Amino acid sequence: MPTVHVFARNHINTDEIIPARHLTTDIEAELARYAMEDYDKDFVKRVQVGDIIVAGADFGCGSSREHAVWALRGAGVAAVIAPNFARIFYRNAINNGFLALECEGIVAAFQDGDPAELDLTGGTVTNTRTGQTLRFVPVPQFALDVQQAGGWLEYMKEGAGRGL
Ligand SMILES: CC(C)[C@@](O)(CC(=O)O)C(=O)O
Repeated sequence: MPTVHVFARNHINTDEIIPARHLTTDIEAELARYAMEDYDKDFVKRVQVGDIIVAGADFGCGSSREHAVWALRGAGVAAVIAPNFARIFYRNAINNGFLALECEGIVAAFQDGDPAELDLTGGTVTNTRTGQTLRFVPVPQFALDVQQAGGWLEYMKEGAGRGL
């Protein structure tokens, strides 16, 4: 069951997610080593594959670097859930098949380290310690299709294969 890492502050920016000094590579496994470094340098020692980040509003603001998504995905993060996201980060997430889920009240519903259950089909996330279930903004079907394909390029290639 995924563990939730709570970064409660609003406006966590892409430089905190992946500092510019590490933009010397686009290899996810490399970037993963520095995920969230300038917000919580010990995050990478705790995160496990499939874990979830719960964050404050406007997550991913600042620069447009796609490396922010690559670093989180490379670190094994399955989804970020926040009241809302900076638009460029949100679209970078969709284009990379990474889940950025919008959910009001999410920060108050979780403590760091809580276990969670994410139901993408049902559109809910449950804190299995407290039993509280929240509904996130439905993910557009095309975004789910892109996520399933593994990213925008793969999605487009598949489409080409279907004569779209
Ligand atoms: C081009 C890139 C290195 C960028 O300057 C892009 C940007 O600032 O939007 C960044 O700092 O992420």
